[in-house]
This record gives sequence, C-alpha cells and structure tokens, in this order.
Amino acid sequence: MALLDRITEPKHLRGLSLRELEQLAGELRDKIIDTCAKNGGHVAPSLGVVELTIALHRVFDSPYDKIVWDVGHQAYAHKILTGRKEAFSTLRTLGGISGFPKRAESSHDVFDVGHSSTSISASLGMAVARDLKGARNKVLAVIGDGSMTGGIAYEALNHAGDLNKDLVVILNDNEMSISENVGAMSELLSRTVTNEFVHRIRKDVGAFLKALPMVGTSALQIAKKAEESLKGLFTPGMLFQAFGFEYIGPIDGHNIPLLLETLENVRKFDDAVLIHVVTKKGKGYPPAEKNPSLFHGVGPFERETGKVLKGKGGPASYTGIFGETMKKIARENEKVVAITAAMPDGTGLSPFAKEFPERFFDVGIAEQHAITFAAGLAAQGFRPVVALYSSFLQRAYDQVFHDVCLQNLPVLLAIDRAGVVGNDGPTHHGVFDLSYLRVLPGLTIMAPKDENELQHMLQTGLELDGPSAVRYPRGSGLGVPIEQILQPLPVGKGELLRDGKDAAIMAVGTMVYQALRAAETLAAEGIEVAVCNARFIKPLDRELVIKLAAKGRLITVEENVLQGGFGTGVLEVLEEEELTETAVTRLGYPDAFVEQGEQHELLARYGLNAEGIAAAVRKSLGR
Ligand SMILES: Cc1ncc(C[n+]2csc(CCOP(=O)(O)OP(=O)(O)O)c2C)c(N)n1
Ligand SMILES: CC(=O)[C@@H](O)[C@H](O)COP(=O)(O)O
Ligand SMILES: [Mg+2]
Repeated sequence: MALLDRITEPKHLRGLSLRELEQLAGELRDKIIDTCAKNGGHVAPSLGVVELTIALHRVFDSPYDKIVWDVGHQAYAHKILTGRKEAFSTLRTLGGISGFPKRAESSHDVFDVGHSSTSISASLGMAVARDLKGARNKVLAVIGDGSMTGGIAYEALNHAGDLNKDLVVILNDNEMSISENVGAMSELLSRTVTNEFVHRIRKDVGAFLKALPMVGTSALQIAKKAEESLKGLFTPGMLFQAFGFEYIGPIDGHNIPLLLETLENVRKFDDAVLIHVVTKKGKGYPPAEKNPSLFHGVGPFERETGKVLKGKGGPASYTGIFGETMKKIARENEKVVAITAAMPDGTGLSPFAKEFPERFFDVGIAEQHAITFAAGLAAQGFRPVVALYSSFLQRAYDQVFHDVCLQNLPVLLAIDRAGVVGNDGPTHHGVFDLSYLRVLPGLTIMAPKDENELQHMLQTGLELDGPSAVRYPRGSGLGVPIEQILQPLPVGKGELLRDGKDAAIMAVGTMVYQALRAAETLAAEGIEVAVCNARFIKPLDRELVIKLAAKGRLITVEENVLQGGFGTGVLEVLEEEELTETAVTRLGYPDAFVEQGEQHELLARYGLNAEGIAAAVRKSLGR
C-alpha cells in the first residue's frame, strides 16, 4: 500500500519515520505531476515545497495552527495531505477542487488566495485574533521570494514589527517569481544564498546550536549574534531584524530532518520569527527544474517528456499580438515604454524587453507602483503602456484614479485576461474592469472584437491626449488576417456589422463574433437581427445606441458583470435620451463570483456564446 493512502489527515504524519517521510515526498510529487499532466496546474511551485509542506504538517497541528499560503499556487501537497487526496483528480476543473486554498473547501485552508503578497497581513490578523481570544495556536505565513516584491508584504512586516506577535513567516526562496525574480530585495536574498562566507558562518552556528541542548531565546540570541558578526555585509537577517523579526536561515528546504529540527525549535518561540528556506522550483521533475517558468503554471502535458500538449499551432494569442504590436509601435515612437508587474511572459512583453531593454520595466509584483511609475513617466512626456491582468489591476485602482485619470495623464492600460480566464477561477477572472473603470472621468475604454482590432486600438490609445484602456481576453485570437498598417480608430464610434429589422445586438470584445454567429442562426429561423461592434465602452457611441434602439429591442452582450458595465452604459444613454420604450436585455455575468472551469464551459453556463445570445433574442421577441 502506498504511504499516501495511510495519510487522510495531517496528524497521521506523526507516526512516520524519517525514511517514510522521504518516501512520502516522492509519492506526493508523483501525484502532483500525474494530476497536473492531465489537468494542468502550478507544477513547479508545488513541487518546490513538498518537503516544507510535510515538515509543516508534521510539526504543527493544522487546522488549530494556521498555515497561510501566499498566492496559494504552491499548496497542492497541502491539499493532498489534508484530506483531498481523492478529490485531487478534479483539481481546477468545473465543480472540482480549486487550484488555490479556499476556506469553503477545507478547514485546513485558513485563507482564500490567488493574488500575491497577502500572507503576512492575513497571518498577523490571525495572530492578533488569537491573542484577543486568549488562544495559543501558532500562525505561519509561507511566502515566496517573488511575492516579497509586493508592497503589502512590507506594510505587514512594518505593522508586525510594531505589534511583536508570536508569528512565523517562512520565506520560500527559490530565486524565481514566474520569470526570474527582479529587484534589489531579490538581489539581497540571492547574494546571501550564494555567499560562501555567510554559508560557512551559518554552518558553524548551526553546529554550535546543535551541540547545545537549548531552545528559545538563547538560541535566537546566538543566531542574532551570528548575523551581527557578518561585518561589512548587509544581510536579509539584518533587514528582517530591523522589522522586529528574529531571522533564521538560509536553510535547505529539501532537507526534511533540518526542516523538522528548525520548525520544532521555532514552535517553542513566542516571538515573531522569519525562517529563510531555500528551495528549487520544480524540484524532482526534470522538465520543471529545467524550465521552471514554463512549469510555473502549465496546461496539460506529456508526463514522460514534459511536452505541453496544446497551445502551439493555432491562431496567435491576443497576448502575442499585443507583444508584437508593442514592438512595431516602439520602433516608430521612441517615447513608448512598456511596464509589467512580474509577468513579462504572461503579458507578451518578453520580446519587447529583448528588443528595447532600456524601455522595458519589470517592477515585480507591484501593480500599484507600476501605475504610478507610469504616471511619472507620462508626466515627463513619455507614453507608458502598462500591461497587467485585469484581476491584478484591481490592486492599483486608486493609482489609476489618483495618479493617472485625475491628472489626465496619457497612460495606456493594456488589460490582459479580461473576461473569464478558465481554471484559475474566481481569483483570476477579469470580469469587473468595465464596471470599475467606466466610472472614471476622462478614461477611454476599448475592447477589440479580434486580434487585428487589438493592434489598432493600441495605436488609438497612444494617439490620445489622456488615459486609455484596452481590454482583451486570455487565449487565442480568431485567426483573422493581421493588417500591417496600424490605423487609429475614430474615438467613440462603433461599427454596424450587420443590419436587421427585428432587434439589435450591441456587443463588445469577445462577444462580437458570438453575436454574429447568433444572428446567422436566427436568420435561418426568419429573425433579422442587427449586430454592432461597440468598440468603445467609453465614450459610448450615442448615435449608434439611439439608432439601434429604434428597432424596439436591444440586446447588450459583454464579458463583464452586469452591474455597472457596458450594458449599464447603454441603459444610461437610453434614459438620458428618454428612449424608455425600447426593451433592453443585458447579457453578462451576474452579481456573483464566477467559478472555475474551461473558458468555453463558463461562457456556455452564463449564456455568453452564440447559442445563449440567440436564445436571449428569441425570448426578447417572445418566440
Ligand atoms: C497581485 C498579483 N500579481 C501577480 C500575480 C501573478 N503571480 C502568481 S505567482 C507569481 C510569482 C510568485 O513568485 P513566488 O512568490 O516567489 O512563488 P514561486 O512561484 O516562486 O513559488 C506571480 C507574479 C498574482 N498572483 N498576484
Ligand atoms: C498563480 C498565478 O497568479 C499565475 O501563475 C496565473 O495562474 C497565471 O495565469 P496565466 O496562465 O493566465 O498566465
Ligand atoms: Mg519564488
């Protein structure tokens, strides 16, 4: 019988020998690789923390002790060890278990995640709650080096240093974000990890600590002294000590005995402690070790070779076209600069970075800074393009309002992953941006019907005097021809793609071709429907709205929540024009968080495909 079959709760780990724990690590890796080969998933982050997860669950008493995972994309071993071994085969699928910790899924998932750098704040809150309740449980945050580039992590450290709570922060340092990690902090960490001198001293201190049968404050004091003895070097230890944390490390995060010993010791402290653990991203699966960026988050792949099964050969992705267009534009306009928040590959900017290294900026997982940094550049005459995922842009809402729109600065927001993203689920779906951006005065908002229009919209945004946003979806374009000359579009004008007397569909972005397909189906049934591509969510083409409203039945379609989105904008125009006779049906996402699943499954579920749109038109006509 596999060892894993004996572990239905973390407490079962306590009966295992060291050799068995190591065998268990192998079995966990096997299960993670097997499942992800079928379902896709965050393979490399999860493989890197298998030993750490075993050690955490062996030493601490989850869920009484609270383990807070940052981002949560590395928590697969945690899921398997906490009663979800069978359910793990449903990972990331519609109706299956989430790829991230989720409180609704298990009492061992103590905080919902998906966005980065929240773990120290959340665990500090839990530590304060514990003390207010007079409880004695431990609280642990596990945060990656990439997530330590996010400002909220330092806000939390700053606060924690002030409160001095019993709190453990485990810094899982694999020297990688999704791509290579960036920034001065990352350099400081890796300097320490690779510095021979520091290693030697720490080894000596480690041996000394082992020789003494002591725990608690005295051991910490020695660790502190060791840190202080590193004269002339500024170390992460000094930084974290300045924040009021005791610092332990760096230690090998794949060495189970060392992890157990360290965690056992730390369990007895009641101060704020940071343990710096060094791991290898993708550990134990050669394709992932060799290419940790690809295997950070990957679709289904062939287990034996690591070959990714789909994604090659079809139409270019919107992301790819965005990256290509950026290069084209930058060759013509030297004021154009590109900014990403730790997603150079995900946003398609890596080729731009290669061609224009001085005009490309990866700011780390720092969306707020990315926007204000862009505003500074724009204030000095540059044309910054900030490429962010829709869901992550939410982090920087005040910066878009205060630093960009209020000053009418010409920053272009390239909003990728707008609409449903698929298996990452509700933390990552980009279904709110039209609503939260539409309320900002002076912001021009566009959504292309296809990848060719995307490039023209980027050109349009860059020719405006004020701020603009272009939102486009995850995945392949439609395979339409890509025009070589970039044409700015007339601002605030939609295009009528098809006329029809019975009703009109006003669609934006990904919904335009679906609307056209719906109109074709309806035409075969004798229903004649007009279809327009709105192109601009703001400013809306009022003339077009008025013209189409005259047909008596208007159907708006968007890949956004209905509250405050494109359809709401159309209703506002009708109200302002007193065209209250027109029957309006709005299609979009409801006032609820959209679950995980394949994009096409989710679109079908919410009626946002040709069939759903056709059904809505029939209903509106009473057929
Ligand atoms: C606010 C936010 N921005 C961007 C991301 C995308 N993202 C997910 S994981 C990750 C890298 C995290 O690196 P690290 O914390 O070191 O974890 P590792 O994957 O290396 O284990 C990024 C940029 C995110 N989840 N949240
Ligand atoms: C965990 C995380 O936030 C990212 O890894 C995300 O899963 C990437 O998504 P894409 O695959 O859409 O780039
Ligand atoms: Mg990392």
